Amino acid sequence: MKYLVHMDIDLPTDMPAEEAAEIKATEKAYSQQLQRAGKWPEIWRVVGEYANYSVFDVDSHDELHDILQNLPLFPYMDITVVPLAKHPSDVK
Ligand SMILES: O=C(O)CC1=CCC(=O)O1
Repeated sequence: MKYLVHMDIDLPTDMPAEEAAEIKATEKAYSQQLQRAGKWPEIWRVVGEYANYSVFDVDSHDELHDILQNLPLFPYMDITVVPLAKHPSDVK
């Protein structure tokens, strides 16, 4: 099951720089582990924003929910999820 996910990140302005750097590094490692496992096949930066569009390929709504809830940046994100179905014109 594929999902298009928009993550909009808003870190508190008073968060110490070291704490922010540590959360971002943990987020990167978590994301790259899921990318290598094939669960997170696409991640794109939104130009000019601290936001991304990602594609997830998971087995269930619950699996996606668990992945998103465990993002280190989850407490600082607004997340929008769009479930994707195969387009009838897709030639693949
Ligand atoms: O910087 C972002 O868009 C947030 C994020 C999600 C996975 C990752 O590595 O960073």
